[in-house]
Amino acid sequence: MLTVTDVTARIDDQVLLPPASLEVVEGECVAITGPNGSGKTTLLRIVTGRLAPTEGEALLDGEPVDERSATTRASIAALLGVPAMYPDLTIGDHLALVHATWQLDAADVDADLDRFSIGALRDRFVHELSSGQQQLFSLALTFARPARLIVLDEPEQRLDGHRTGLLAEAVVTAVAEGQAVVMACHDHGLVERAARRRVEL
Ligand SMILES: Nc1ncnc2c1ncn2[C@@H]1O[C@H](COP(=O)(O)OP(=O)(O)OP(=O)(O)O)[C@@H](O)[C@H]1O
Repeated sequence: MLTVTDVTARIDDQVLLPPASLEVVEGECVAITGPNGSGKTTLLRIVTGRLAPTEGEALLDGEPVDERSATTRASIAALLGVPAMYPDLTIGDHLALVHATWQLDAADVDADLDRFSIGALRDRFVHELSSGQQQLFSLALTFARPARLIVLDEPEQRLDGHRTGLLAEAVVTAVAEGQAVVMACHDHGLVERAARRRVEL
């Protein structure tokens, strides 16, 4: 599905990402690990087509990834940084918007929130959530939409042990249903539990 070959990223003389390669197929989770500043986010930006590699190539089903391509956007659900949110929509409204966009059953909004244990917060605005609850909401938005490949940048950030377990369950379920997951991760427990392979930068 995803084939990344010898990609690099540079700005002038600054190396953001030394050569990296990655292969991911349906039904597996690959963890990207490495110290702060090693290039994990940069690699994920290339994988999602948000950043063109300086060298090398990132292909999805043989075609270059490109965030402006409808095919890339339909195939990849990504959580990189904080997604754009609307101050006057509740978190349930946000999920309803995602469901309308992808023509999903609106009745499943509760299930999407419950998966990350935030169903009781459905009528809150985003600014009424704690930072960990905002992360759970961002994860709920990402997992709600259909995708063949889910890309997550440090999805465990700001989560306690129990909620990290919910995240691991969501990844394991996605993989069991045939989706592919690539996640940059500093949590060894999450990597052990959810990833089949690890690529160290
Ligand atoms: N816009 C930029 N201009 C110059 N250098 C950048 C830019 N963005 C990132 N970098 C550098 O590129 C390198 C890789 O950054 P990146 O965010 O990909 O690392 P990371 O592995 O995700 O780190 P962390 O674990 O801290 O999130 C770092 O040395 C960073 O300082």
